[in-house]
Amino acid sequence: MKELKRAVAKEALKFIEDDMIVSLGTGSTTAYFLEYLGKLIMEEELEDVYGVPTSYQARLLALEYGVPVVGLDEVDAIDIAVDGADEVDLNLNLIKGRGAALTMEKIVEYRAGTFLVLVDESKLVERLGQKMPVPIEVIPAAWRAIKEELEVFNATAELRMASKKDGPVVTENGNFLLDARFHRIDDPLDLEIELNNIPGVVENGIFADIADIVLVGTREGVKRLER
Ligand SMILES: O=C(CO)[C@H](O)[C@H](O)COP(=O)(O)O
Repeated sequence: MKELKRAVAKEALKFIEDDMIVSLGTGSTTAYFLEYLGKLIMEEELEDVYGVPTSYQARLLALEYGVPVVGLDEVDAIDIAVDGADEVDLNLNLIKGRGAALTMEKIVEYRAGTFLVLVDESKLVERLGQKMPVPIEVIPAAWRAIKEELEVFNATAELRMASKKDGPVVTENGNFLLDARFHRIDDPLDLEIELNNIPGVVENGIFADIADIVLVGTREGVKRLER
C-alpha cells in the first residue's frame, strides 16, 4: 500500500504549476506528496508555490520539506487542494477524518479551484460507510447528547479515544470526535447536511460532491477518476 500511495503522490505533482496556492492535506499519502513537492521547490523546478496547511502535521511536514506556508486568511483563493481520503464511493463522494483534521480540510477543499484526492485502491467502496465510520467533530459538552441523537439516524457512535494521551482525542479546534457507524448510507449529501444541522456538531467527515479528480494507486498503475 505504501508504494501505491507514493505512486499517486508523485502523479499529483503533474497538477502543480508555478504561482499556485496549494492546500496541503493531512495523512500518510499527502505526507509523500509534501516530500515530493518540497523537492521540486528546493530544486527550483517550481517557483512561487505556497501551501495552506490543513493541520499541524501538514504544517510541520511543509516546514521540514521546504514548502513555504501561508494561512487561509492570507490568500485570495486556493488553486488546488490535494488530500487523501478514507473511502471513495462510485460517485466520488468521500469519507475523511481518520486524521482528525476534517473541519479544516473541508473548509479549504470546498473553496479550492480543483480538489484532487489521492488514494490507493483499498479505499474504493460501492457505498460510503462500508468499511469506515463517519467522523463527526463535536463541541465537547455536547458529545453525549449528540451520540444519543445519532440513534435517530440508526447509527452507533463512539467517542474517539487518544492513544498517547489519557482520555479523548481533542482536535486542533479543541473539540471531540464521534466515530459513527450507519446502518446504510444511501444519500451521502443528504446525510452530510442533516448531521451538520444537529446543534453542537462542528463538521462531519462526509465530503459529498466536492472531489473533482481522484487518483487511485492500483497494482496496474495510477488510475484517474473524474466527475
Ligand atoms: O482524512 C484524512 C485526515 O483527516 C486523511 O486524508 C485520510 O485519513 C487518509 O489518510 P492516509 O493518506 O494516511 O490513508
